[in-house]
Amino acid sequence: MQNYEELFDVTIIGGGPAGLYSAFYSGMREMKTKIIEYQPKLGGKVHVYPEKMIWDVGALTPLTGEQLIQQMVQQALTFEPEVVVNEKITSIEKKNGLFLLTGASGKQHLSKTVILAVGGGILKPIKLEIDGAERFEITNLHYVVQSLEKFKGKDVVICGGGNAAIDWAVELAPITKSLHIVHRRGQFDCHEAQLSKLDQFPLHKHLNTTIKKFVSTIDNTKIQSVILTNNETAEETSIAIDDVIISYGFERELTFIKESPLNIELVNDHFVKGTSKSESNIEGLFAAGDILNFDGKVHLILGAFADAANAVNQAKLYLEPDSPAKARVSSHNSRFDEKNKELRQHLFV
Ligand SMILES: Cc1cc2nc3c(=O)[nH]c(=O)nc-3n(C[C@H](O)[C@H](O)[C@H](O)COP(=O)(O)OP(=O)(O)OC[C@H]3O[C@@H](n4cnc5c(N)ncnc54)[C@H](O)[C@@H]3O)c2cc1C
Repeated sequence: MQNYEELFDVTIIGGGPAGLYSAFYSGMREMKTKIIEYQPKLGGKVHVYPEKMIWDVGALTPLTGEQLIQQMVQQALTFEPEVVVNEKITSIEKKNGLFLLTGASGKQHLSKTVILAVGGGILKPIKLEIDGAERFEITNLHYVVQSLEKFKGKDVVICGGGNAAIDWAVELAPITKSLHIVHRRGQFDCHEAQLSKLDQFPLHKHLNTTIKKFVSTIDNTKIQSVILTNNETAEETSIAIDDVIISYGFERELTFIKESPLNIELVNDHFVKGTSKSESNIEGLFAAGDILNFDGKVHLILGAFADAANAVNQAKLYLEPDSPAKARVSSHNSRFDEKNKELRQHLFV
């Protein structure tokens, strides 16, 4: 069955920070652009922390994850790229010099170049291994913190000791009635600055400890208390709670890259081995953001933006070897002339 869609200059797989900035920059370089995202919404991993304050994106004063998503999406849509959501790319191959991407929907996407901006791949939270725990996921067992408000004045337990768990603990400590952090190891594995912040709050740390079981309410719909076991002493503690947050990290699914007939070179079976210009080992295939590894890589949103600009510039050179190696700065870019006129009209009335 032939169901190719039209041919694009650049197809970006992944609609997180790297993919969104690639879409904007690709428009600036006048390339016909498509962005494909597995989730129903653009924004990528930032949807995991919509209420977290983000301080370290250049020129942006602290803003929430949700605000950052809105601004990134607005910028990405500037040059009206084709946006496909709810589409999981399941294979990538090359035919007659063009990339052929196949989605789980059965649709095929044809492109002259591709930018892999898939972060860690499709994210699935690592779940708690307690029989029957999934029934509480619709009430008071959570794998992401979508809204801090929900936990205001509550007795809350967070399980996990990595950056995400401690970031959430720092945000929740000032607003919860009581906060317990349960971690199976003897120390937390997170940025020191966050740990110092945590120490300012009167919370309960349970190190070398795991959740043994849940005690449910009589109607069996909610967790009423958690039973903790100290892994060294086997001592058990029961804590009455309103909510349990599990932050054990995420499993990543990168099958379409790992199993591609293109033999995409990886590092640690996890990252695309690339260059500081965002090139992969395959001509015409570039990478940006968390998926890309090279010496000097900055694993932050700001690093994803720089990778994206490099990936787009290399894609442009691949398609048009005589084109300038870089985009002109936006103030000199004719694509903005009309838009600037409109903006100035609003500014100076
Ligand atoms: C809790 C937490 C807090 C953080 N705080 C900060 C911070 O304060 N500052 C900072 O700079 N960074 C922070 N980060 C890191 C930051 O979120 C990432 O570096 C950034 O999101 C990477 O962007 P990306 O576009 O490379 O990947 P992602 O944001 O992971 O986006 C990748 C997208 O690709 C999609 N995708 C994957 N596979 C497929 C497929 N097969 N088909 C279609 N789509 C696919 C995914 O659904 C996803 O939407 C934080 C991360 C976490 C988890």
